[in-house]
Amino acid sequence: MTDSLQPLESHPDAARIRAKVLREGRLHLILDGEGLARDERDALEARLTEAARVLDGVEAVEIAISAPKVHRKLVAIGSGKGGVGKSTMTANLAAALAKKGVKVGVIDADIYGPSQPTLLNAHAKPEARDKQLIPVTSPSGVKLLSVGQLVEAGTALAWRGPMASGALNQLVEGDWGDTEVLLVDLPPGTGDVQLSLVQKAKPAGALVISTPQDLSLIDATRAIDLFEKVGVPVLGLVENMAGYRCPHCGEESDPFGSGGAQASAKELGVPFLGRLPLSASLREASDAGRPPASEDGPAGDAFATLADALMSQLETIAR
Ligand SMILES: Nc1ncnc2c1ncn2[C@@H]1O[C@H](COP(=O)(O)OP(=O)(O)OP(=O)(O)O)[C@@H](O)[C@H]1O
Repeated sequence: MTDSLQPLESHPDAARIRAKVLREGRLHLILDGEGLARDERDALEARLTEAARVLDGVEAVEIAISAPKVHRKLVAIGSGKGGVGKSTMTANLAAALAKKGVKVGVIDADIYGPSQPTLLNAHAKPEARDKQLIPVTSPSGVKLLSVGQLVEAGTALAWRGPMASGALNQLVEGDWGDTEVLLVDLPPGTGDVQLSLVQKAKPAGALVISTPQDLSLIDATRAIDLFEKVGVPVLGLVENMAGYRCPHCGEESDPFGSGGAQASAKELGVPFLGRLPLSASLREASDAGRPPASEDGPAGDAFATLADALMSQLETIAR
């Protein structure tokens, strides 16, 4: 009887067929949907239904697709203070991971200033299927869902905790398909909104961004406290705007001091993951939606190193 099913063995999707049972004219196919996004699963189902329904003895086709959860890791990116470059870091780290072939997404939960659609040049409004949002893919290959895509500019600002966490749920529960690493760009600060967002997102770990300044570091310490309070391991501290190289004379200077974040990380017992200098070209390219991390060059190299450090920290906590 199973001989009539022989043609399925040479079908291009044969590797996805886990089981096939033909009983009283009804063919039951169990397919492996691992790593497929919803539209890809739908297309797989359509292709095999079409191929199966013309087989001898098959009057009806029933398909079940198993989609074991991808082992996706959420990484919250926070800062105690606004304007330290958290969003710029998030976009560039994501672009660096994508360049390395990691399937990466960004959730922009920064209700005070959702800037990821601009930084990643992914402005389209996400479509929804069965109430599930479909992330927008950026030119650098990063999938994005942003609070900024859901509301008019500026309106999210007045949200209270429950509304913010409702929106975050929609973003986290989007159709992330085979995304392996999801970076969550949190609003700056360490108040109730941030606390409830972190509790809702349940990240595997957190990154804290700071400048070398004392004030920023005091705030970074608060951010580390916040993550520790809710049991989220701090994967590391990243120092942004560390050192400035004059594009005219080449002289190096430290407008915000130097080495502060590294020293603080040591004091606080969290890993120091690296530093990025203050750079006009980094700002210009990032703000124009062309994250330099996706290109070759000094900024690209610096972000690649940072992305490696993040991945190895993620592996360490998984052990
Ligand atoms: N290393 C850097 N060199 C130069 N400019 C930078 C650097 N990092 C960030 N910037 C610039 O600083 C500004 C603030 O950065 P960004 O919006 O990423 O900070 P943020 O911490 O996310 O701020 P917010 O509090 O608004 O969320 C942006 O114009 C950005 O381009």
